[in-house]
Amino acid sequence: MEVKVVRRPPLSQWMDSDTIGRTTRCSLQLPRRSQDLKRSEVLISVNRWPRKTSGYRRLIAVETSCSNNEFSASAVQSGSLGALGSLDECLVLKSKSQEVGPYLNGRCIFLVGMMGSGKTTVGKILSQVLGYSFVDCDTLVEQEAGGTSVADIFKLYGEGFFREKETEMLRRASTIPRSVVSTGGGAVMKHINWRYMHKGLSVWLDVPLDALAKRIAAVGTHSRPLLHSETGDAYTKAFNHLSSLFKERGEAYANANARVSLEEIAARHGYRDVSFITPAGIAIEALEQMEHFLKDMEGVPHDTL
Ligand SMILES: Nc1ncnc2c1ncn2[C@@H]1O[C@H](COP(=O)(O)OP(=O)(O)O)[C@@H](O)[C@H]1O
Ligand SMILES: O=C(O)C1=C[C@@H](OP(=O)(O)O)[C@@H](O)[C@H](O)C1
Repeated sequence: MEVKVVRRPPLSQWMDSDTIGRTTRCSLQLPRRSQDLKRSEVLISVNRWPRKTSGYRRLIAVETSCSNNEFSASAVQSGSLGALGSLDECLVLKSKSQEVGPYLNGRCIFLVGMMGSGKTTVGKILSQVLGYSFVDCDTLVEQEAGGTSVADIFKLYGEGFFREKETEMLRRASTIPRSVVSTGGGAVMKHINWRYMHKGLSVWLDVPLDALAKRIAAVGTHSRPLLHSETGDAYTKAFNHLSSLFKERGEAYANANARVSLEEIAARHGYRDVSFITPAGIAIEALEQMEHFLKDMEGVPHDTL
């Protein structure tokens, strides 16, 4: 679960860094008013989305997890473009979330979708703009298993055990109001899981398989045991396995209350492919789709607000 920001260290000058797996360890030179800190060791996991937006700006999002004697914080920060995306996206996110908030009325939001579809990334943005807590179902399972990783749970106890724990964690998450839950890609396959997810609102992040395979190939398959066993290069093995999983799961994802289709967003904006769509842009579309669903449910015409 995301830790609340206690104090956000101002990102100033990078001193040095080295990379351990997906985590980069860096030192930062903090500004004068933090003189007592001088050089602070900060653990940074860097998610780079070098997106060329329409204006050919590059967006680099940096997720920081910091701790030393002075502060302990976890936050999503983006280089020069603000915490959540470009300034335009921030403004739209803010106004959209204010519009949808009353309709959501504290409902828990469950993000569903294939591995790598962005449930965690987009979920964190949504939780931030809505002022909800962020819950990662895989992380809950890992905590329940005493800190054992999902990959090790599969290896040591088998997928059946993981699925049981996943159901229990979804039940638990469904009792947390005002939360955005990132579910595991396979959570849609059990009927009972939908009973819990239908207590709130579910949103399917529908991302084309080739984009998913590219994202997963970029970070490696080690943390996603269902993709790890195939032979071949990282992209091909991810693509092949995702394709067969999607054949089994496609219909189940469509049970979600709202759908965010990256292909449709790309077509609407005239993008050549979906890699031009930022996580903030996806979060905006998720808010819009949720709003449509909730207004339909309450019989509110879409054009009155
Ligand atoms: N819109 C996006 N464009 C490019 N990469 C993305 C986007 N959203 C997420 N990613 C990257 O894809 C990978 C999987 O995202 P993640 O949020 O962990 O997916 P999930 O939780 O659905 O498995 C991460 O490396 C993340 O940085
Ligand atoms: O698709 C799946 O069956 C799985 C997806 C993973 O979560 P993400 O979708 O967050 O990668 C994780 O729950 C587990 O490896 C199984």
